[in-house]
Amino acid sequence: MGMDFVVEVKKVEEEEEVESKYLKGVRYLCENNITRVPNKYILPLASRPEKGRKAAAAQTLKLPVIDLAKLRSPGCRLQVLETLAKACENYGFFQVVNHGIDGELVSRMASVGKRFFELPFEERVKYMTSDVRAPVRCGTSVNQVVDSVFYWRDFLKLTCRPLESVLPHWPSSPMDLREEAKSYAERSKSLFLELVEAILDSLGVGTGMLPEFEDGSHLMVVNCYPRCPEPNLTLGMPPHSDYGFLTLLLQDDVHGLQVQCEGEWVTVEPVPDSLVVNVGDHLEIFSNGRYKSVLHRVLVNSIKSRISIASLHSLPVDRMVSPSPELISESNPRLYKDTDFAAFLDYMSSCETKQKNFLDTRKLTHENKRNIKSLEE
Ligand SMILES: O=C(O)CCC(=O)C(=O)O
Ligand SMILES: [Fe+2]
Repeated sequence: MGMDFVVEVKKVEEEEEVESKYLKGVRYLCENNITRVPNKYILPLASRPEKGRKAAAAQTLKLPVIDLAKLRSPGCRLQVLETLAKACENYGFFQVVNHGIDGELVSRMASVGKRFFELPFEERVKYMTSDVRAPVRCGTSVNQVVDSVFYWRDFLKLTCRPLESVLPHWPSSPMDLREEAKSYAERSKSLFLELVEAILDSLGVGTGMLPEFEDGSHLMVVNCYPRCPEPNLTLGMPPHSDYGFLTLLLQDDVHGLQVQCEGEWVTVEPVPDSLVVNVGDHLEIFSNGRYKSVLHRVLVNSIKSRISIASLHSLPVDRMVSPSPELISESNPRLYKDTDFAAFLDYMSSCETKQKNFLDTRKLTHENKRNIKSLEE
């Protein structure tokens, strides 16, 4: 006992104080003009961006382009559907142009997202909660409750369903946030429905499920990646796949998003006026593995902070997602278990995000496959 004990307690208290500082987020941390990345954010060597190679040396990738104007034109639709199918099979990613969301609205949305993170900490802290089911949630890293190493990212998550009833929960500051985010959410939803119709068409499964998507889940995530003094030691987001059906991503002009392509990390070139769209776990499951929910991650840099806005769309939260019966056959057996959103949320709140774990938990082993097959017979 005695002095040693007192010193020990003091040390623990100090460590806790430091830990709680990181919970306030990266922006808060950066307000003091730091010149080094704190240990809390330093990834083990093997997980760092380029394992020693300069991030700038990474290849850039021009994603396959889906022109919505052509998709809407009867004479061109079939050809665009073919491009869409190839993109979802080979990359799991594509970009849409002529998407019809007003450029001014897009700029206003990006601007209000950026201004939210410029608010004083006292304003943002009101929305910080570890409850993954809250209609509005501000936080840092991926899952700050369980992450042992933190990622260089702050986020604001807005539940967008049912829009009218969640709206009063959204931040009232900046003043224009609710209005712009509501308009953007509505436009993002219509575009999603148009893309889902094309996806179902491209899979040849009919569009009978479309009305279910109209009632589907919709989450808007504003990601903020402040400038980082030592960007090679950390990441904005770890390699992950998105859980939903499709994610529609709006990124500013700063590079950062990387996609895994043939085992290599390639940087997605930001294209003005386009949206990046990717296949999520639910679509991989629904397509019985034909369309790929691909790993992606985010690099940070020392020059410019970056903002992105991801809209995650899927079926209603209580709806089971299963491989489409039309895509299961003798030669193409069922590859995934049924899953629902609740299973994903439980997974998220219970463990540290690593690679493609969630989807892996939904994959059928040979043993399972045989059992399911016998259930179907
Ligand atoms: O910031 C980005 O470019 C990607 C964000 C992302 O992958 C996500 O929010 O799931
Ligand atoms: Fe993502």
